[in-house]
Amino acid sequence: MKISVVGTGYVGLVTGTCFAETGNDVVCVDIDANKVKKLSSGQVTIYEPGLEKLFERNLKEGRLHFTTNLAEGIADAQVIFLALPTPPGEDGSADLSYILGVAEQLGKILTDYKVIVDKSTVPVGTAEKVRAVIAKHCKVPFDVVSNPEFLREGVAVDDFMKPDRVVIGTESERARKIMGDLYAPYVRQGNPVIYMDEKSAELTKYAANSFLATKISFMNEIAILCEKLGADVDMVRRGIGSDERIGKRFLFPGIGYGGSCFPKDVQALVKSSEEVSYDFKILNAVMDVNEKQKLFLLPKIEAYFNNDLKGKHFALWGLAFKPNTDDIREAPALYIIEALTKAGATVSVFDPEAMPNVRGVVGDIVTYAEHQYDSLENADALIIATEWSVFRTPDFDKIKSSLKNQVIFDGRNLFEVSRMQELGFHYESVGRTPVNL
Ligand SMILES: NC(=O)c1ccc[n+]([C@@H]2O[C@H](COP(=O)([O-])OP(=O)(O)OC[C@H]3O[C@@H](n4cnc5c(N)ncnc54)[C@H](O)[C@@H]3O)[C@@H](O)[C@H]2O)c1
Ligand SMILES: O=c1ccn([C@@H]2O[C@H](COP(=O)(O)OP(=O)(O)O[C@H]3O[C@H](CO)[C@@H](O)[C@H](O)[C@H]3O)[C@@H](O)[C@H]2O)c(=O)[nH]1
Repeated sequence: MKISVVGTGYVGLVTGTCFAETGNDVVCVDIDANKVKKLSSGQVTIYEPGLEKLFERNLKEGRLHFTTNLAEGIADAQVIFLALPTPPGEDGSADLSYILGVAEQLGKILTDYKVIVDKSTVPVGTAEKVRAVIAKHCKVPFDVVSNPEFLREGVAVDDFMKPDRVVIGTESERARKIMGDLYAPYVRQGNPVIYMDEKSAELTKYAANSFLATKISFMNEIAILCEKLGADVDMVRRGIGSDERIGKRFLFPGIGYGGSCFPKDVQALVKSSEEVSYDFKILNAVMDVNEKQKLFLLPKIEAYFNNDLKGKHFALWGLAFKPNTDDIREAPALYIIEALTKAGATVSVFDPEAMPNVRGVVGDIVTYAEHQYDSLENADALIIATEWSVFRTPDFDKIKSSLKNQVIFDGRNLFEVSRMQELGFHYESVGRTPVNL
């Protein structure tokens, strides 16, 4: 099938590449000329494990093309995916200007029937709006379908190629058949394509993200309680996770959820609720807990250093909002950097992939270490913000000899408390008994 993907970011590039992988002809359109130039010349613009191999193969086979020209990009496509940003607007609701802007352009250039697919995360009623905007100028038949994306960064290719489910929201038989054919190769593992009306599809995406965010904030509160009551959150997590009704996944406490999705999507669902005069109490609490959780380690750090961080120097491991991505949108590490530098401390950071992006945002207010161990030189303590695998079994002797004090604040519970005690570290983590030296 000939398809077009408008917006070539995390979702668009993975979507385009994975559709090409099953034999479709894909044209990706982006307004960022620099990005299009890099992609056309074979350079993958994001860090996403497994993507490069697929990208190179499909580019070479001539199934993947890039352009900045929308009319050219969609000319032959039967299906046009909109994988455009939907950032929070000033009031927290989803900003639809990117989607509706492209829809308006499409309305003026469609010359034959096409399926236009909302792949972006968009509030209930968006498909209706997109349809209305296109129809203003368009003289040919078209369908608008809601097909939310559930991939996770870091495992995006796997999530796309082997989805738990594919949600397709449409009441058009014609569009349903085309979408079903397109997704057939991806759902052969027995996972379902779930067809529904477009509003339910739109809400399914927000409900999924909000539910997962709720699980995380719930566990973060259980972790706080564990510390106050002397329980161990790892034990509680295992104890409840083995109940199939609860499930083992997404129960890891830490320094809050970040990324480009949970924070904005929970907020947008709360806004959508307000618009229909509903006060979504649980989600307000989820956001509130998460705001505080991002700086969960700060009071511990301050207390250890007698509330005086001025002149202190910290090593910070992990900047991306989670491992296996270079994405730093809403990354808890950025909040920690801000708080420490405001308090007069200096910070030396290390992340396997995200340092260029952090430099782009905070510049030289921190120093960037070439190696994880270089960041430790003369540091008063090590802080861990992201659970990259390389941090899981570090050389503790090297840590000890480089740090000024044997102190670790771990926002991702990477190490066994008993081991840290044996090794002689002052060790504070989330929801577990601290090792006090
Ligand atoms: N990142 C994820 O893991 C993820 C997963 C599922 C759903 N989503 C949703 O998918 C959507 C896209 O997210 P993303 O993370 O891929 O965003 P992104 O910012 O990485 O990519 C968006 C791309 O759109 C391009 N763009 C902007 N305006 C354009 C225009 N007028 N024409 C063509 N291209 C244009 C940008 O240059 C950019 O390359 C959002 O709604 C997001 O909530 C994201
Ligand atoms: O037990 C857990 C699991 C995750 N997190 C945090 O939650 C955030 C989000 O993690 P994850 O869901 O793995 O990453 P995303 O790539 O943001 O993916 C989410 O957001 C995407 C965009 O909407 C959806 O498509 C995915 O299904 C959804 O998992 C990160 O900060 C994690 O550190 C925890 O704190 N504890």
